[in-house]
Amino acid sequence: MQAFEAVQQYFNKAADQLDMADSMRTVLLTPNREVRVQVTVERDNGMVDTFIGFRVQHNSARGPMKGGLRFHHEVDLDEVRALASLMTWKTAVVDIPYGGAKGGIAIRPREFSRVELERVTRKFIDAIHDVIGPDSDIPAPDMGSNAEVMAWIMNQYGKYHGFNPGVVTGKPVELYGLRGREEATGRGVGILTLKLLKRIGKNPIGCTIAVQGFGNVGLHAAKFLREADAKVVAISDVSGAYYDEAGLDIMHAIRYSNLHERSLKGYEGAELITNEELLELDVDVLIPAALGGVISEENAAQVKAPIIIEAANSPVTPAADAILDEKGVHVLPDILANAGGVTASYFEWVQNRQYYNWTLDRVRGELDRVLSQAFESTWELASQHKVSLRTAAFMLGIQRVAKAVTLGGVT
Ligand SMILES: NC(=O)c1ccc[n+]([C@@H]2O[C@H](COP(=O)([O-])OP(=O)(O)OC[C@H]3O[C@@H](n4cnc5c(N)ncnc54)[C@H](O)[C@@H]3O)[C@@H](O)[C@H]2O)c1
Repeated sequence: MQAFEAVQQYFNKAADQLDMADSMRTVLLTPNREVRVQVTVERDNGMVDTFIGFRVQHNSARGPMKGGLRFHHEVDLDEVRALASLMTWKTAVVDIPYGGAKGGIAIRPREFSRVELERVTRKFIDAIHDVIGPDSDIPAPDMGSNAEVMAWIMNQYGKYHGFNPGVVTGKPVELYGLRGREEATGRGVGILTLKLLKRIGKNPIGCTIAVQGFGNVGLHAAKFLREADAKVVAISDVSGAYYDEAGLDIMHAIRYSNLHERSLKGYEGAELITNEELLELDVDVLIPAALGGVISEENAAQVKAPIIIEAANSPVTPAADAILDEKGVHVLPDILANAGGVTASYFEWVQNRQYYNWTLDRVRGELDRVLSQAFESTWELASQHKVSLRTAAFMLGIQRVAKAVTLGGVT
């Protein structure tokens, strides 16, 4: 199934619950603008290469559009379009004053030097600078891009429009970035996991947890939950999964990963299992925090965890979602589970507009407040309508966007 089609399916399920008119569904599903540009640069060896860059601005009814910029060879318009719409619902679920956007360049970033990537980034901004801006569309890091890329964007945008750090978020802390941005998505995953456990009457202390992916999101989620006295029994990365029934020493694993170029390869503190086996472990909470589509109709029936927290984007396919729903598994959907990242980005943008740096404590406190509110509203809707947390989160998001469209007027 195409990515946009999958999101549309979730959207329609929620819209049915809300009894939403077809005309409003069309308004909400139609992206405001889709930009496709040529990005031609000179390589270090003097050859010329051409790439395609995309920016999809999905909906601006609730504010400037916000979303990552992905550098990945499989980037295509359908995927960017789906991710842009997810950003619209995600920002609405956590009730921050943004709409959704997403961008990408179809490129294999690891095959390029730092200088070449800088050229690619600047060339892309040359092509789209007129349609982005702190009040219209604010990019952020995503797969394959990072804080340095954001610094180049800020600089290149400034050449056309003057200095304005709020044009992009996820910048280095030394250059108008936010303290705590790096941990925010994983920390948010942890905060929301505790909320969900509490709601279903389960004590987080000693609760068993498996986390797939030990990057920015998985690492911080595992760390936060370990600090909350949960028992993280499995972690993984592209090199494999590492399991210890008695609970892993997460700080030890983090130190190991930091000393080995952010890889767990060769980690000896645990039994080596496969990433597929990790997904089927008999644990209380499963947190897929690496790739999309890892829980599909092929393995959904074998998943034993009664709680799944979608830390990655779309780790559960729609077909698997139906199977899990049938089994009574609580799936906390990506548009809520990983919204800590965009929430912290919003704090960065506010900080940039105020020219006033927030403390880490303030960032953490506000993150907790925003995510807790979003969780409680979603839980309430799910209970009221007797629907899954995913449908409830979509209902909450699309309802808020529809309201803004109606209040603002469509013509
Ligand atoms: N970073 C954020 O703020 C943020 C926000 C929202 C959503 N997400 C989503 O969360 C996911 C993880 O993001 P991240 O920032 O942690 O990425 P990252 O690149 O920092 O880490 C990815 C991790 O996944 C592992 N991985 C890669 N391929 C794998 C495979 N085949 N099997 C198992 N593990 C594999 C990598 O080894 C690494 O440990 C992505 O889906 C991303 O889109 C991230």
